[in-house]
Amino acid sequence: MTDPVTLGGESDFPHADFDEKRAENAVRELLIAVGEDPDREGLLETPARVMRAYKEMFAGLHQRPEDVLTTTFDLGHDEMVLVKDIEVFSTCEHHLVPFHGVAHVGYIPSTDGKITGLSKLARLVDVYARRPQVQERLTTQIAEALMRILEPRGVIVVVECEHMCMSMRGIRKPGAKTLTSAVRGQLRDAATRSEAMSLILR
Ligand SMILES: Nc1nc2c(ncn2[C@@H]2O[C@H](COP(=O)(O)OP(=O)(O)OP(=O)(O)O)[C@@H](O)[C@H]2O)c(=O)[nH]1
Ligand SMILES: [Zn+2]
Repeated sequence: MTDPVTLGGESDFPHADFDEKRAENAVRELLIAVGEDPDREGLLETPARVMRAYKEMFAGLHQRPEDVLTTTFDLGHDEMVLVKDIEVFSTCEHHLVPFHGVAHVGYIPSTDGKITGLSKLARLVDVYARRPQVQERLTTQIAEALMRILEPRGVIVVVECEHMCMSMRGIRKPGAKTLTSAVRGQLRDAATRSEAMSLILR
């Protein structure tokens, strides 16, 4: 088994296997706890459905970034590559409700021009989004994985999300957006960073 990699202060991989039966039982218990009857007709299939939904939403716990950043080419392209507006659906680890928005992922390839397929950047976002998360860690993990695997000269990751835990409950401020960024390598230089930010925010 691969050694766990610690990123953003949390173990990245591996995690225990998804336990379907346990998840179903837990949903059934939760329905009882909130005052529902899990044996009424409309709820009979709900524990199994919720189990499958959680399995999908947390599938990233069982994936490594290396599994998705598979295709790398040496194109000799050594200027910035930026994929904007990658849809993000993640789950707040504090309340287990969704947060949703977009990620912008850019990097300056290594001097020998090692790049990856554009879709792989979106797949990488999903590996980390499909876990119980906080937005800061999601942002950092994407940046660190790119640095480790592509060995680029620099990386910038900006994530903009609305957190349902702030919209539908608690402070109830729908529309508030949280922006987080992680910048590594040459993209920390003021001029390069501001060029990237102007491309991202326009
Ligand atoms: N930094 C950060 N905080 C988050 C994220 N998602 C949710 N939170 C916050 O986590 C905090 C948890 O605060 P607690 O006081 O422990 O929980 P709570 O009583 O439910 O807090 P309220 O949401 O203020 O009602 C809240 O302020 C949330 O807004 C995230 O991705 N990053
Ligand atoms: Zn939350």
